[in-house]
Amino acid sequence: MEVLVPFDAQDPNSRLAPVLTPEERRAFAAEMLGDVLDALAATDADPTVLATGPVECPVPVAVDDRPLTAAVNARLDAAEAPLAVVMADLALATPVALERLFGTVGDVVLAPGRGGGTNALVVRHPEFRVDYHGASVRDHRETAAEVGASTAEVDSFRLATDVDDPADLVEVLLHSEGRAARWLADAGFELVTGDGRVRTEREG
Ligand SMILES: Nc1nc2c(ncn2[C@@H]2O[C@H](COP(=O)(O)OP(=O)(O)OP(=O)(O)O)[C@@H](O)[C@H]2O)c(=O)[nH]1
Ligand SMILES: C[C@H](OP(=O)(O)O)C(=O)O
Repeated sequence: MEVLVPFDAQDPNSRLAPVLTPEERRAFAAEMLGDVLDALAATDADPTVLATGPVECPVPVAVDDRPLTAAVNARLDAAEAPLAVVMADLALATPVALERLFGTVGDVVLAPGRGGGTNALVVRHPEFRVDYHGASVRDHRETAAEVGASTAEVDSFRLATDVDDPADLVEVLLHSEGRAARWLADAGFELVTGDGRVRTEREG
């Protein structure tokens, strides 16, 4: 399956600004992209990184500096169905979780993100277009209904966990041994347990 992996190469993960410098955010985002591409490489997917600027990676890169929704919809306009979109901040993605997404029957298959986003989807209907940000999973359900597309949803912790806020770094350190997790450990992030939720602290 053809898979687009959108990637903000310029100013990724701005919500991590409280804990990472701009340069660190770019480096960490590149490691998460590496985790997603590693997982995709172990599936039948044919990935293209859809980036806002040049990126060094082992798969083809399409550069489009339009905002996320416009850039993805331009590819949907041009593509033959099916086309999947898998976000580059899914540091916990595994081949098994992705194969389950790709193998789920439906004109539009949604992998909701915690907090309302659409972390991954498969589009098999010619009229469906994306509209990211806000509660996009709700918007995508509605759009699918409007164009008469059947929908299915994939209930997956690994695909639902995107890395947006500093608290999400806990999930990466707890549930991954991949590139992003190693980058965080090398940068001095560690898990702190005690009363209340597990959190991270950075040494130094
Ligand atoms: N091609 C492209 N990808 C984008 C763009 N904005 C975000 N992305 C990517 O889309 C995915 C989901 O984006 P968000 O969750 O909004 O992440 P983000 O923009 O990096 O993070 P914030 O700045 O904290 O909102 C990530 O893989 C981003 O790298 C864009 O304008 N163009
Ligand atoms: C792009 C956006 O991601 P979020 O900001 O919800 O992580 C969405 O999935 O609509």
